[in-house]
Amino acid sequence: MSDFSLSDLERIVEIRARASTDESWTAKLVAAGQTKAAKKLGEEAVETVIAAVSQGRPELVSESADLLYHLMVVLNIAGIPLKDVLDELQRRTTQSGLQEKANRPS
Ligand SMILES: N=c1c2ncn([C@@H]3O[C@H](COP(=O)(O)OP(=O)(O)OP(=O)(O)O)[C@@H](O)[C@H]3O)c2ncn1[C@@H]1O[C@H](COP(=O)(O)O)[C@@H](O)[C@H]1O
Repeated sequence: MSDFSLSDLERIVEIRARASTDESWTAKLVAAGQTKAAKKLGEEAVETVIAAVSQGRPELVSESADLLYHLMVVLNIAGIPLKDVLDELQRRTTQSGLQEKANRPS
């Protein structure tokens, strides 16, 4: 393991979004809509924070996986390809986060 990438997960989510809601959590979330999917993403974010501050490494790994999966579902529903997010991250590599913050309009 692991040459599995977020692109692989994006593809799985794309395919499973079209599956039957009886047999796929992805399809169920997509059918429920962005409000439900985003709420679920928020829950997973909170669970990840709890794992980071008060649980162990396996819990943080597991919650992080839940978080990334649910983010991919939310992006899928919004019609935003992972590439757009990676492009934005790449654009940010030209300056440090501290520099970017200092240059924000007040
Ligand atoms: N990575 C994931 C993944 N991570 C988490 N989950 C599901 O997310 C759901 C919510 O997780 P929780 O632990 O929060 O469950 P819960 O609190 O009981 O949820 P509630 O019903 O109470 O809201 C569970 O059903 C998990 O199984 C995932 N479901 C799917 N995937 C990936 O998507 C693929 C396709 O899955 P299906 O769409 O279900 O076929 C899978 O093979 C995986 O690769």
